[in-house]
Amino acid sequence: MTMLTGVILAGGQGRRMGGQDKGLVPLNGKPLYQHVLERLRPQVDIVVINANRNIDRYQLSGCRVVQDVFADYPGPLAGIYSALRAIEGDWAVFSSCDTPAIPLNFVEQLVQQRGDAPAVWVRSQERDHPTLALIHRDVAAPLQAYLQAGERRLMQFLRHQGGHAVLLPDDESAFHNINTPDDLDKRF
Ligand SMILES: Nc1nc2c(ncn2[C@@H]2O[C@H](COP(=O)(O)OP(=O)(O)OP(=O)(O)O)[C@@H](O)[C@H]2O)c(=O)[nH]1
Repeated sequence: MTMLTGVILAGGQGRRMGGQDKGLVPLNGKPLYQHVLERLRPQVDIVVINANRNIDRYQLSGCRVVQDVFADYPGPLAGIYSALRAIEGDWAVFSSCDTPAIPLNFVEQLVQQRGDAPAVWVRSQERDHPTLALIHRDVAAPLQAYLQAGERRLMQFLRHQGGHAVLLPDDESAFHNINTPDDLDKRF
């Protein structure tokens, strides 16, 4: 595999978080995205952050920040598309900004179990996590058509491209994600 880019998806609206920029919400004294950055960085060659506001704050991390090319927040696929267009190597591995305990070996697992698929994502404890995914840049072209047709379903799209899930060992807490202010108190 050539250069592997890690992409942190932080471009959502954070409606369940009262409209806050979820990646910047503090958890144990650090913005959520930074938890993800610290776990993703050792697993990839370079990290890019996909964000649509507070760009200067994300840039403080030293990472390049890529904004969506769509203005209407169509969902995570928009961030995936925008990042795939911007990466230098052939492959990107994605993580939401709201999963602060992602495993330190999930990228290795995705790479090893990819076979010849152009996209793979994490499944653990019978739950799919399609925003934790390894995707080839050539997927950007069909993704553009899919989004322009008004489609939004991430896993359906990845399956249609020949993608499949990769089983990771059961570790429920590793994939907890934070959606509401209550999640910040309860889970970590
Ligand atoms: N670039 C981009 N990322 C998005 C978009 N919508 C969601 N995401 C990202 O996709 C991941 C999962 O999305 P959600 O949990 O629904 O995040 P969200 O949209 O911020 O939160 P809600 O508005 O409460 O659903 C998060 O990492 C979001 O940042 C979008 O329109 N553009």
